[in-house]
Amino acid sequence: MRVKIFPGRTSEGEVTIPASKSLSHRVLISAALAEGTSVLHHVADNQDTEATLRCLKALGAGSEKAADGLHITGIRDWSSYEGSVLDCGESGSTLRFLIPLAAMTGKVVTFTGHGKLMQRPQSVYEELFREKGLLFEKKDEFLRVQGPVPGGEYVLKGDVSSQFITGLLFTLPLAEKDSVIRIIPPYESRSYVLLTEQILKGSGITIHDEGLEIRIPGNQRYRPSERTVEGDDSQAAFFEALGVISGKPVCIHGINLESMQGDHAMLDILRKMGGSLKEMDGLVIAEPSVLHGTVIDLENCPDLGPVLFAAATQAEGVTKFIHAGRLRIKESDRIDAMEEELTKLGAVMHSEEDSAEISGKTKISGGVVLNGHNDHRIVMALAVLACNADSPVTIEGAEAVSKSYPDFFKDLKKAGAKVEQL
Ligand SMILES: O=C(O)C1=C[C@@H](OP(=O)(O)O)[C@@H](O)[C@H](O)C1
Ligand SMILES: C=C(OP(=O)(O)O)C(=O)O
Repeated sequence: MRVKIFPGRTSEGEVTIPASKSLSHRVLISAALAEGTSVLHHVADNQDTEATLRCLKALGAGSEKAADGLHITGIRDWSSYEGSVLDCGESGSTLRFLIPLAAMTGKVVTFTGHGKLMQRPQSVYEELFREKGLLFEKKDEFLRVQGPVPGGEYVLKGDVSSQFITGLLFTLPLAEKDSVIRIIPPYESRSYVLLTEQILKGSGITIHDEGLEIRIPGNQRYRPSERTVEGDDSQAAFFEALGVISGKPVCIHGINLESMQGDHAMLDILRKMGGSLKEMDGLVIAEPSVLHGTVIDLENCPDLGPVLFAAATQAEGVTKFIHAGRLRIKESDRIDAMEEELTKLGAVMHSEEDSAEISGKTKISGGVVLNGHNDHRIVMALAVLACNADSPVTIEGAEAVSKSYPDFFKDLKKAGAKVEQL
């Protein structure tokens, strides 16, 4: 799909952000592990959460859409898994959260995926599985594992992906023995581990988190629960940036102002750049602002990288991004992808392995065709910036938004942008 974004927003806009993808994965998984039926409200509906639900069903969880919410019945008998391949789509979270859990079946489990998923690093699990004498076979197209994953000590690197820690946190409470996870610093994306622990606590699971050491008592049971998923701060970030850089305010509904999501930091990062973001009664109003460069640490909010790169082109002076290396191992190399596309728009960006610098303020030159790099966050970040261009901008591969935000372009129109689907 190609979309054309026309310059200037026609009106002030108002959007309601979708449910958090990260929290939706987590509530679906903890419901599938519970003994009984959980009722979930406002679960994100996108390709990634669909992948998680599909895999949980293949492992034996029940799912039924009812008038009062999504009913998830926990897996009763792990050994009833009949060996069907678990297709994780392009979702790193689905794959990394479910590898140790699916191993609980005790049977050989085969995972597959699409896009770049099967090329994204799994070395952390590979080492842990080999150390424990468990099968871990990684090929270009699929991955095979066999458990069960025992309780005990797990020592792992903290700067590849926090998703390995989350996967172990879901699994180890079910092991017979107590466990300890020791994280080798630098420890990045800890915000996501805390989010996992928040959901585990709501399922009656006890975890003792002492930073680089996490203790997990064994033999625990997940409790079914009724939950409502809060709004997605990673998606709100696109509209927060839009309101601040593109001349007319945007009212954003659905943000939990007390959220623990790492990407809630977008509000303070934009404020640090001079942005005006007002909070009132569950509503955030992002107002046109004069931005200036600063240092932005992506350690706990890697998914904000692309949209902040876009916003930084509209800030006076230099914006420096640090702890950005993990952006290279997402759906695309998000640093290279943004550097390539922002350069087409006339912006100035330079990067190193773990950092990037953008010099602004740049007048955005339209009339170009941009590549979405099969990455939802690249497409959405470019679409936001394209609203500031001096002539229309076309984005190819815009369908990538379905990974996390199928209604993104509808909402961008609600925010006052002029968008045409070609
Ligand atoms: O746990 C999660 O929900 C996520 C963790 C982060 O990944 P890393 O831990 O690999 O940085 C983030 O980039 C991803 O989009 C979602
Ligand atoms: C990187 C992302 O997700 P995942 O790692 O789950 O594929 C993302 O949503 O930006």
